[in-house]
Amino acid sequence: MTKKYYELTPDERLASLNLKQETMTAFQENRTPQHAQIIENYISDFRVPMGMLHDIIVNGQHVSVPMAIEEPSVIAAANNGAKMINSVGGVKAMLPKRTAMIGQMMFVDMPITVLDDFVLSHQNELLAIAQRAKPTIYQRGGGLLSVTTRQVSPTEVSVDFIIDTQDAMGANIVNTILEAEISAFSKFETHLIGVILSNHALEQIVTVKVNMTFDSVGGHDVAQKIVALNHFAKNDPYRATTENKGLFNGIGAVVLATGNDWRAVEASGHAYASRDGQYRALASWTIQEDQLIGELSMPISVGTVGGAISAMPQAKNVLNIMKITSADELRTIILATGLAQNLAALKAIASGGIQRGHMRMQYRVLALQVGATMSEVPILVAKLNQLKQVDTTIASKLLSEIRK
Ligand SMILES: CC(C)(COP(=O)([O-])OP(=O)([O-])OC[C@H]1O[C@@H](n2cnc3c(N)ncnc32)[C@H](O)[C@@H]1OP(=O)([O-])[O-])[C@@H](O)C(=O)NCCC(=O)NCCSC(=O)C[C@@](C)(O)CC(=O)[O-]
Ligand SMILES: NC(=O)C1=CN([C@@H]2O[C@H](COP(=O)(O)OP(=O)(O)OC[C@H]3O[C@@H](n4cnc5c(N)ncnc54)[C@H](O)[C@@H]3O)[C@@H](O)[C@H]2O)C=CC1
Repeated sequence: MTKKYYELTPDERLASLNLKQETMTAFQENRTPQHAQIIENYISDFRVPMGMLHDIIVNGQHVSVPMAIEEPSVIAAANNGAKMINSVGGVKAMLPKRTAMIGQMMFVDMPITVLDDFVLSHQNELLAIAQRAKPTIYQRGGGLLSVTTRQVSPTEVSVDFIIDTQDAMGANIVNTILEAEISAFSKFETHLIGVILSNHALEQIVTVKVNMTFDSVGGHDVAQKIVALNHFAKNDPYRATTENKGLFNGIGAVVLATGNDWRAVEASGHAYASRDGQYRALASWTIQEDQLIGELSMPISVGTVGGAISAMPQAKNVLNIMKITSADELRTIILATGLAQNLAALKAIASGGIQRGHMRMQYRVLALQVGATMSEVPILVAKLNQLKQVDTTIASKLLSEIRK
């Protein structure tokens, strides 16, 4: 009997693609046995470069932060932003008393009052069901904290379950509890359309704050321009999208390096950026007296255990480098990296433009694009650095000259 595609081995899947032997070998050499167990139809790993934000001070602690990203200049910028931030003592990070995830039970064509009464009168039963569904999370100090109702539209109501998932990101924990809770709502069965966690993680909002001196960012004029740029991004969704993309350069790179779900973090961040109905900058830069104050608040849904984190050897190594002891600590470091990234980008735009620094870092990629070998890359980059105008034609021509 022929095997289904998902029953094939990674080599059998590759063989079915009629690849050149060298391509086949490249895929085969890029495998991690554990990774074949994490996703479906595995063929190989896709590697992303990882570099270091070598020092950022968060709540007085020096942290080294691995970042996984494909874009040149991001890690240089994170280090640049952190250098400025460290010069004034680093960021102060603040967490809610208890971070938690939200799970939704979604009802249609039912008055909220009926669900309200039901939830209020069945609190003990709902708590007991959660405890039976996921006893291990209770043993670790987490579990269902509260259940509330929320009118979504005239005909739709969400029953929200607030669940402390401790050091796990918690999507599976929440979904397991929610699915168990359905039994308690059986008399409303025909109105219940589904249960699922929400990535609008309003119970996981972290804040980082820094008080910069004007000198630390290159003077009063630069500080004023940073504030003006950020103000523009608070009002203009076009600019806000770009400024937030810059933040996510840093945030996404740490989330990825730690084996966390970057789609969840991005979705919650962008939803939070639109919380008053317009998409705005997530960070805020203001001048107060003789200081430039930077502040960034957003939900960070990550874990240090669970999901694929414990199964991915690299993610575990990254968490060890960071000496992370809890998901809350990881949240603060991710957000601090985002603020450093944002500061570096705004400073570059405010003082001479992004291309100067960004393109200098891009030259290494350009050298590879035009076919430079590893030993030719630094020679070609040094020559490109001396030019005002650079493109692939110029880089190719210079490479030919080097080879003469
Ligand atoms: C590129 C720099 C850092 C140059 O910065 P610079 O001031 O021209 O160079 P520098 O040599 O004076 O370096 C300053 C510091 O940057 C770091 N640094 C410097 N070079 C390196 C390197 N090779 N490797 C690692 N770190 C590096 C390092 O910390 C260094 O301090 P030092 O250690 O020398 O005392 C600066 O121009 C910068 O921060 N630019 C911002 C670049 C950026 O944001 N890139 C992301 C891509 S653009 C984007 O996607 C988003 C954006 C920008 O559109 C968002 C928005 O619009 O808001
Ligand atoms: N919409 C979304 O964001 C969705 C995301 N996911 C995925 O769910 C995964 C994350 O789910 P989780 O529930 O976090 O993982 P998980 O299903 O692996 O659960 C975490 C496990 O770790 C154990 N654990 C050990 N030490 C712990 C500690 N200190 N604190 C808390 N738990 C501890 C818990 O008992 C639990 O069994 C990710 O892979 C994510 O991509 C899944 C469905 C939807």
